[in-house]
Amino acid sequence: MKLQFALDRVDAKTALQMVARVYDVVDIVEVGTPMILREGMHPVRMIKEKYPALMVLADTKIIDAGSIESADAFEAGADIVTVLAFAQDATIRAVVKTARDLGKQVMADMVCVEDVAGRAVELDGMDVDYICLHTAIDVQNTGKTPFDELALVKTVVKNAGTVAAGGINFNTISLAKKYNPDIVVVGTALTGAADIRAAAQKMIRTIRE
Ligand SMILES: O=C(CO)[C@H](O)[C@H](O)COP(=O)(O)O
Repeated sequence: MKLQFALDRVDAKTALQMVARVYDVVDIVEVGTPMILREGMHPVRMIKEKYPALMVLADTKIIDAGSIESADAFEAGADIVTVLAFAQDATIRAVVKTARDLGKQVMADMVCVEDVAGRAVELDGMDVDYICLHTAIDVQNTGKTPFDELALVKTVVKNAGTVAAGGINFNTISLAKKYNPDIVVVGTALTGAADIRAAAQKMIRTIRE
């Protein structure tokens, strides 16, 4: 299981300082949607230029203009982009084609999808690399976690990898271990830690021990 470190709530300068502390601990750094909306692709470009060997995910949450928006993120240095799973199939296919042409990857974000199993099968058939079960920030206070949906999706997908995201912290990381997605995404539990490096190392130990 890989650890994806999500940077949502900080500016690009702080993000770069945080990445400097953990680039050799985490597997993937995510430039989150709020940061992209504030600062565009600048943080993606900065992180990739400084750490070319580090996997960078741009959480673009594409809903339309699949080839244009994914190409922009890939050109800035993203290795993986996200597309919303409920986007039209034409958009999903355009993002996947752009990724294939450039040797990059696509993660479909299942936030707000109701027929989780059915859409996961369709996305698998459209050749996305990862399907992300995601509890939105705005509903994390209800106690919802992505793990039940993750367990369901794991029973129906054949090729795509699986990802769990949304409010995962030191109390719930053991569930990630139990349900074993290919990637677990952690943001606030790390960015809010007094010592980010020690927290990321503890998280890695927990998922790999
Ligand atoms: O995609 C996101 C929000 O849309 C976040 O990156 C994801 O929820 C992980 O962050 P956190 O652990 O803080 O919830």
